[in-house]
Amino acid sequence: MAVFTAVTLDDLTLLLKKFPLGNAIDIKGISSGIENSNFFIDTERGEYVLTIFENLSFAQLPFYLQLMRHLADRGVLVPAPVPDEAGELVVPLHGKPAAIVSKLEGGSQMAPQPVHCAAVGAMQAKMHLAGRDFALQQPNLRGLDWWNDTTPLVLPFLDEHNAHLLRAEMHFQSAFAACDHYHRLGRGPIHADLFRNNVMFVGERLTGFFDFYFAGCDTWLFDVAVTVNDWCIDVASGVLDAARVRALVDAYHAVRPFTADEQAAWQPMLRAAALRFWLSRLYDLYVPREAEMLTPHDPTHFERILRERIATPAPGLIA
Ligand SMILES: Nc1ncnc2c1ncn2[C@@H]1O[C@H](COP(=O)(O)OP(=O)(O)O)[C@@H](O)[C@H]1O
Ligand SMILES: N[C@@H](CCOP(=O)(O)O)C(=O)O
Repeated sequence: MAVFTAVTLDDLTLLLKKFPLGNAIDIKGISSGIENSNFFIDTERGEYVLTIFENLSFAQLPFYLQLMRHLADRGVLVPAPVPDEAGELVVPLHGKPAAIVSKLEGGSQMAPQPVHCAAVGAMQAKMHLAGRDFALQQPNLRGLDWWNDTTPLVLPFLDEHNAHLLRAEMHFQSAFAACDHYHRLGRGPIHADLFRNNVMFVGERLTGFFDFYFAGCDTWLFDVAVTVNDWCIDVASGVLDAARVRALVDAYHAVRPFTADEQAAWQPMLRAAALRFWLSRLYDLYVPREAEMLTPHDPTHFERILRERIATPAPGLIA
C-alpha cells in the first residue's frame, strides 16, 4: 500500500558506506507493505531489502533480527540480516530503526496445493528445531495475556451472538492453557504469523519465510495451528482441506515428530490460533491507534474459522 518514509539513492549511498555491500546502484519502494517502509535495493554485491520500521523501536528489534540471523546461519530459508561494519543489524535512518536483509526469490503462493503445504510444513519443523539454541527470549506478545487484555476492549462492539462466542472461547482457552498436556508441549521461538503472504515460492520450490515481526517464544504447536488455519483452508468457508492438512503436518512430522501431548492438544490449539487472529482483527477494526497505519483485515473470516473448528474435528496430527 505505501512507503511511509522516503529514501533517495543519495540516502542509500550514504547508508551503504557502513555496509560491506559496495556502492548503491538503485532503490525502489515496495508498495505492498502495510506496516513498514520497504525497498528493494540494488548494490554492487547483489539485491537486498531495506526496511524502515515505522512502529517498532530500536529496543524491540534485536529479538527479531537476531532470530532471523540465527535461523539463516542454520540453513533455514529466511532473509539474512546484513550486519554493518560495527556488527549492528539495526541502524538509524531518518531517525527510525532500519535493517538490510537478503532478498528472497519468487512470490507468494496464494492458491496453495498439497506440494506447497508440504514444503511449508518441512521448513517450519526445521525452523523450530534450529531455534532451540537461540539465546534471546521474548514471549509471544499476541498470546493469552494479550487476549485477556484485549477481550474487554472489543466486547462492547460485538452483538450478543459473537460476545457469547468470545467469552465462551476465552473460558475454554484459559482452561486449556492450564492443563497438563499444554504444559508439556515443546516450545521455542515461533514465527506466529506464517500466512500465505509471508512465504515465498518459485514454482513448487519454497524460497523463504519472512515478516518475523510477530515472532516470540510460544508452543511449536501453536505455530503449526496458525499455519494450517491459513494454508489448508477453503478461504470462503474456512473449512479445512484434508489433503493439504495431511501434506503439511506429515511433512512437519517427518522432520520433527509430533508428541502424544501435541496430538492431544491439536483440536484446542486450532481453536486458539483462530481466536488469536479473530481478536487481533477485532482490535484493529474497533480500537484504532493513532500512530499506526493499518488497513484492518476482516474479522468475520476468523470468526467463521473459529466456529468451524469448534463444530468440526480437524484431521489428526498423525495419519
Ligand atoms: N526479504 C524479502 N525478500 C523479498 N521480498 C520481500 C522481503 N521482505 C519483504 N518483501 C516484499 O515486501 C512486501 C512487504 O513486506 P511485509 O513484510 O509484508 O511488509 P509490512 O510488514 O510493511 O506489511 C512483501 O509482500 C514482499 O513482496
Ligand atoms: N496475518 C495477520 C495480520 C498480519 O499481517 P502481515 O501482512 O504482517 O502478515 C492477519 O491476517 O490478520
